[in-house]
Amino acid sequence: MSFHIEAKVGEVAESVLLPGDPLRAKYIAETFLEDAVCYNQVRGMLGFTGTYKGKRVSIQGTGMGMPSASIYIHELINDYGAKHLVRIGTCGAIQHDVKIRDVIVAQAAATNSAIIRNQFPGYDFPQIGNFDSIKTAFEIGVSKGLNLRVGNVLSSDLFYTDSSDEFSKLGKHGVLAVEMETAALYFLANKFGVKGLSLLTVSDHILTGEQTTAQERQTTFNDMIEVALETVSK
Ligand SMILES: O=P(O)(O)O[C@H]1O[C@H](CO)[C@@H](O)[C@H]1O
Ligand SMILES: O=c1cc[nH]c(=O)[nH]1
Repeated sequence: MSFHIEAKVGEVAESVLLPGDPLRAKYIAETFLEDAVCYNQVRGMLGFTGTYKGKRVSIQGTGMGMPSASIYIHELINDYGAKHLVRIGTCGAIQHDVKIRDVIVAQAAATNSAIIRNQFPGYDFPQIGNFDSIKTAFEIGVSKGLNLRVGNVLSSDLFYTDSSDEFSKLGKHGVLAVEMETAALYFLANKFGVKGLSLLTVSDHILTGEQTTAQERQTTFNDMIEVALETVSK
């Protein structure tokens, strides 16, 4: 076991999907995996391993924000041998042509977090996803007829800000949406030489205030989840 995950070595698959919400991990395990077994309940941050179309896959909740996600990602890679980590999250759109329910393939992530900046003072260090995973996910999404967007996202330390101006300014510079974990995933995946990919469903629009209903979110999440499962199965 590691500090925050009680699984024995070998109980976590090399391919791990990473929702922020541990109950989304449970939903995915129950809905999409065969023979799913829960390997972690520490802090309620549920983790499951099962099979998808014969491929062994784990689903691990990460919590919200980069400090929490970094703990799980670090332990999955270094204590359990994870090799392909795919975030499946929600995000808020910051461009008018990015629509509610769109699925975003995060090519890269900007961040206002100090966790990366503190390690490379004086450098602007882009956090990028694994090209093979991005390409595979994109091709799978297109074959399913999804409205996929590929581009830069912002991983923010804050969900609530005094003004959405700082986010909308980033939108004018090509950033598609805001979420809270992708930069940490890409930083750690590149640091430890494993594959990192982040797929995000647009759950709300920061410029218009539009939001999805719970039912709509469920359906669109399923599209994103299937793209993630099929990407790690290739
Ligand atoms: O839906 P998840 O994966 O949790 O992702 C987004 O939702 C949370 C905020 O509501 C943050 O974790 C953000 O990144
Ligand atoms: O971090 C997030 C996630 C979803 N929607 C947002 O506006 N922000």
